[in-house]
Amino acid sequence: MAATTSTAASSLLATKKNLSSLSLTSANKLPAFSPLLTSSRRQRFIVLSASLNSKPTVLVAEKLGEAGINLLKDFANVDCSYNLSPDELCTKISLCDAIIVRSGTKVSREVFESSGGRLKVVGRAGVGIDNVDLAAATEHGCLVVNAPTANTVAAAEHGIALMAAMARNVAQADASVKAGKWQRSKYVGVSLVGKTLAVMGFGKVGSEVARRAKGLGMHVIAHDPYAPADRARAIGVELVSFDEAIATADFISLHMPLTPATAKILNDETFAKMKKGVRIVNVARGGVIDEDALVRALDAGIVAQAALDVFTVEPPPQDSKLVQHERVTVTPHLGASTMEAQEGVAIEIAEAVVGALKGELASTSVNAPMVPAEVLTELKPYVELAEKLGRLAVQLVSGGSGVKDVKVTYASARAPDDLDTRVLRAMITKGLIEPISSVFVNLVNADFSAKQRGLRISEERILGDGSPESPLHFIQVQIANVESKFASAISENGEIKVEGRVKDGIPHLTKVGSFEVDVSLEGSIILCRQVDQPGMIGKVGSVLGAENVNVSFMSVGRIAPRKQAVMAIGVDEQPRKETLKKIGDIPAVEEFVFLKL
Ligand SMILES: NC(=O)c1ccc[n+]([C@@H]2O[C@H](COP(=O)([O-])OP(=O)(O)OC[C@H]3O[C@@H](n4cnc5c(N)ncnc54)[C@H](O)[C@@H]3O)[C@@H](O)[C@H]2O)c1
Ligand SMILES: O=C(O)[C@H](O)COP(=O)(O)O
Repeated sequence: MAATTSTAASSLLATKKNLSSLSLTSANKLPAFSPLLTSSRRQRFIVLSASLNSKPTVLVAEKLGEAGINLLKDFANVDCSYNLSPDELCTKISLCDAIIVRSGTKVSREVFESSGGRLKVVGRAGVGIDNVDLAAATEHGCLVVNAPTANTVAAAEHGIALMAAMARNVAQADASVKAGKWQRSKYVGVSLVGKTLAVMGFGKVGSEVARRAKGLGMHVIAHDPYAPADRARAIGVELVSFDEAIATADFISLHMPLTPATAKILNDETFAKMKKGVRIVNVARGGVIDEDALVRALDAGIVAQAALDVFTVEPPPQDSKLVQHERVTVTPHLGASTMEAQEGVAIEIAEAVVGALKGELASTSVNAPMVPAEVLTELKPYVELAEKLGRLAVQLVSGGSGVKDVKVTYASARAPDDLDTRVLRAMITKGLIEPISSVFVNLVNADFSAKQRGLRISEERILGDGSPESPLHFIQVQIANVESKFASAISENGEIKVEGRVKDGIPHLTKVGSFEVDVSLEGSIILCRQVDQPGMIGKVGSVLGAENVNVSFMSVGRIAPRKQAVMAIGVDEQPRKETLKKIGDIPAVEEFVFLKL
């Protein structure tokens, strides 16, 4: 067994250079959409500027900064039509090559269907693409690009503005004075200085909020299982567990993306663990709070006040108890709405849309092809395996010093120079980053995105068994210095370790920590550690069966008979929380985790 290489994540420039030699059809032209864009999305080929003989038309459907409009006008006919009804949008779209929106316009499947194949690019002037039907875009060969960085500071400033306004009852007092009242004693507020602020999600916006709150004299703690602890320490912020953060904070400010793991993360159970009189700020996404539970927590006096910029449904219903609550301050999703941020976003998105219309591969592409067709012929299942191992590994992380050092081992019987691992590394990066952030990773931005998050990916090639006919024997992903939601995933050396192979063209998970398993990486997976004893497969299987959850695969790996075993169960549907609890309640089950692929 011979170690051959060790490569740190290289620079964006280097990647671009490598890419052009590796794959692109002609300099900076988009290659065909690959079926691996994501495993669940089917797509057709994309042809951009090739089909555009005359000036393209860009529909700007929501107000965009002047500088962006001017940039667009240099290249395209620009139609600024705001507040279109869904029907008007569907009618207009057949005359447009690109559309630019913010969060207020639904770019639904009907929009793509109505475009008659002309629409080639959707530009989202901002981060979130919740309002764009991504699967439909991809199926229609339409590239979606966003502008992920220009509104970070604006969002952080709005978080601080809401926190201060809430603490001093600014909105309520303003309304009272305007109603002819002068209620000085009613609106006595609380001070920020000396209070503990818990920043939940220490990414781009969260870290800017933390920096500013420290300037206001607050004691800032943060919870983010994936953020490097040294980054937080560098600005004087301590990373703590979720429970510690919510139990000790006077103010809680939410800055995590909306993912299956963060949906309704503030709920009856978590509100009950908070300090009485806590104040909540949300400029992230409405869905991270169970809004009915927040009303209950306000009424019970657990939450003293809340300040919300975002809602599960936007705009929220007029009679929403939460919005109308006396101790709740609301704004209509204004986080990104400053002149400066909108100018920045406008330029960022205009450049991305023009680039995409010219056929350039954009670093902010949300659904860009990860893998060029020619590379796919051989690497397809390995590329899929690489992404899924990344997704699995990161979902196992529960804390520690953040996801920082990732080691990837490729076992191959081929000569070292006969296997290009750049695409595999990019796919692992995608798998590691996308489930925990609002960043979309593609082949162009993979190394850059890793670097931005402080993620160091080192690679090692070892000589694997098998024939050089197949490019890889196995891929192993290890995350160092972290704790795991599933302790059995920690290897003897103390890292989260998962390993996989391709069997009959299908990616399989073959090792979790020190346990050998064999489960195909499709749908979702339940990992379960139990005492090895007869009947366990049946017990877990019947809980899932009774809840109509279809099991696709089951595999048990054990150290020795009747000792501990790890069972990997592939499931087609996501089990309900109650179903998972029933598995946890089986006496021999020691720990389990549900992972979405
Ligand atoms: N209100 C607005 O107008 C506005 C403007 C910009 C961004 N946003 C929203 O703010 C949020 C943060 O944006 P960002 O640009 O900072 O994203 P980011 O990806 O830079 O940061 C998100 C952070 O959350 C962390 N995280 C993921 N899962 C977590 C979990 N379970 N618990 C704790 N932390 C977790 C990630 O590790 C990451 O560090 C997003 O939801 C984004 O859509 C809103
Ligand atoms: O996702 C975003 O960028 C923010 O939520 C801002 O959305 P907006 O552009 O609609 O203000």
